Amino acid sequence: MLRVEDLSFAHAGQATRYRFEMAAAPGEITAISGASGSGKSTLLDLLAGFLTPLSGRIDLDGTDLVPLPPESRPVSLLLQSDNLFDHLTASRNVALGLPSGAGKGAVVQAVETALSEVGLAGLGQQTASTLSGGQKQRVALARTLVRNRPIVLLDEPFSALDDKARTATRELVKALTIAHDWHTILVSHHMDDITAIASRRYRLEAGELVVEG
Ligand SMILES: Nc1ncnc2c1ncn2[C@@H]1O[C@H](COP(=O)(O)OP(=O)(O)OP(=O)(O)O)[C@@H](O)[C@H]1O
Repeated sequence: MLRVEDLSFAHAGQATRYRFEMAAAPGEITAISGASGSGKSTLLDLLAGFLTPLSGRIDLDGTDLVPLPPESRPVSLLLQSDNLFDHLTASRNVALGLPSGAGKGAVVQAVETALSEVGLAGLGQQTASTLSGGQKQRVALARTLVRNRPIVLLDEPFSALDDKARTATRELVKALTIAHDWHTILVSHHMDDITAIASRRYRLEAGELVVEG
């Protein structure tokens, strides 16, 4: 279980003092909504370790993540777009999620398995720049799979996709979350995405997370 406990933060020169309390269970998608500027990215940056809180804990199964630098946190982050290196193949982009010491055979196997799981078997040699928006997000999800970190932060991951790709990608996120016990935190402006796949919902308002369901 991921528990954010009394996590406080203020941007330099800003009056708002954030105080975050939330819980996210493994195998579930926890949605965060809120108006533009309410602090959704600030929360994700605190979870990823890009910002340091004034006080509080980010507790994953009894371990406080706050002292850990970003690279040591059990976290993957996927954005609306620009998650890939466009000049590299899909396979190379996925392989970037693996530790640098992994042997070549193990890398090839892990990458193929992950691409197959996201529905892109056979597309590994395609250059990322030639993939559709939906395919790019699938490659980024395959990289998240091989990284194998239990907390997955998604910042508007479906917003750049057309309706068909959007529905398919969000169903894939739900399936991967269940299959791999991810604690998935989904930041979205779109209530239809949230209603379709989230188990818990919070709204960010006046610096605090309000439980919505
Ligand atoms: N580095 C910073 N220094 C000072 N203020 C900042 C900084 N980053 C963000 N802010 C301010 O903090 C507030 C919250 O910003 P944040 O980006 O977290 O909101 P958001 O809910 O993610 O917005 P959006 O939905 O538009 O992406 C805003 O008022 C923003 O201007």
